[in-house]
Amino acid sequence: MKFKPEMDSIRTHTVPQWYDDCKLGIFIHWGLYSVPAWAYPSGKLGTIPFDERWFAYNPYAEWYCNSVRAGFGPTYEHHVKTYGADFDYESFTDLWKAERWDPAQWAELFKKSGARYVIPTTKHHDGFCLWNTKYTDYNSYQKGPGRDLMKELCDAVRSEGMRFGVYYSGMLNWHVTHNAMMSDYEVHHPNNITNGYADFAYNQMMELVDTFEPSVLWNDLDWPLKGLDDLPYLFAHYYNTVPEGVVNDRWHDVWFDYKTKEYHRGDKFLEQKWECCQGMGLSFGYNQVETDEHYVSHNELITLLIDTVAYNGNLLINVGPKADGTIPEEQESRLLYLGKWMEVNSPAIYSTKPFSRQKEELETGEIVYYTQNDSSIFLLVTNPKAGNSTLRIPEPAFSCDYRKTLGNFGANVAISEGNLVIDLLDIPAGSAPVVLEFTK
Ligand SMILES: CC(=O)NC[C@H]1N[C@@H](C)[C@@H](O)[C@@H](O)[C@@H]1O
Repeated sequence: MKFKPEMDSIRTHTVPQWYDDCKLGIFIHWGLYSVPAWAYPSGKLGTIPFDERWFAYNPYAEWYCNSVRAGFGPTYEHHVKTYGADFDYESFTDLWKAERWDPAQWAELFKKSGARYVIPTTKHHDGFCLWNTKYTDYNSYQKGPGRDLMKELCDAVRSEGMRFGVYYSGMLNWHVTHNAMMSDYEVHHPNNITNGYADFAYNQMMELVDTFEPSVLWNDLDWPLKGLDDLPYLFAHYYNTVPEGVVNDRWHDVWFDYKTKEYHRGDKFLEQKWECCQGMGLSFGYNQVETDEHYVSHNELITLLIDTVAYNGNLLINVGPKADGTIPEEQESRLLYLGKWMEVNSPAIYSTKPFSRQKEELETGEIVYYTQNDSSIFLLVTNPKAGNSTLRIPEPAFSCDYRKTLGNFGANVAISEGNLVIDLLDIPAGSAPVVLEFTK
């Protein structure tokens, strides 16, 4: 066994090349919360104080259970009006049928988007498990859909040649705790701090490793404090079972392969491999209140990918399916648009590394990004002007030969008075970002 259950051994693990190269993954938040599918679209994470103003007006539809437990606020009022004050969250198992779910259709769409890995919520904070776990009957095989949703999805994702990872909410389990969490402190100090709960979480995570041999272990929020000493055993078993496995950084700072960011962008890591996760709107779980206006635009989604990859990150963009198993049209449309762009421009994304310069804002308003691989440097122009326009890049970071555009638009490139001057030709109105390739 290569890895021993001790941190000195775990620390020898390095980020596998596949994870660094693939750049784009699909997050999926699907669960009991997809039945009510209701949240108050208050604002983006990081823009609202992390106190009652966030928790009682939580835009995350997957937090429905906690938002109702608050006992006040828009989600509580919606719940009482729609289901009645006595309707408890667990009763949504009677309403969740997934009657239109076809995992092969999901996998085909994700593949078309250009994504190379998929990470679904196997158990979110509500404690409902989407696989036939032997540690609780509160799962989708014993209740609700009556299917092992994770097994079916894993098979479909892998048959499309993508990697399958698992999200697990280690710290929170609202099927075990019953008080509303209305502060960051309460979220990080749930009253399920028993050894029994820590063992439950450890056993379920080990079961996920042995059942799915997932390419990513994506724990969320934190790990049970009484279970921190278990983690070297979990990581060693995982890396010995899945040699190309990789873990995120939400394990109480015990260990990580890569850092994560959620919505708010903040400073970039660059030297350290990281991943940005966010919804296309303000929520991860499907929120029927959100309209197209709450979602990033089609071109903003591409720019989000570019802005992440240029700084050594992967984008884990979230899909929030409806309870019936269909993907909302607004989300499907964005994934297909992204995929069309990737068909032409993926050489500037897959298997690239950050360049000596990542991004610059031009006087004319365009924002230019850079990526590189062994033979080329790519210049990615977001918000290009329609028709013909001239970009002037002062003190260019390179003086190598312009090779070609990626896509069916024209360009003339020259060095003039120390500037890299690029004439972009025939850019359509509302164009997605355009890419030029230079030879090293
Ligand atoms: C920073 C953090 O721990 N966020 C927890 C947050 N993660 C998102 C991916 C969603 O699953 C949220 O529902 C969850 O609370």
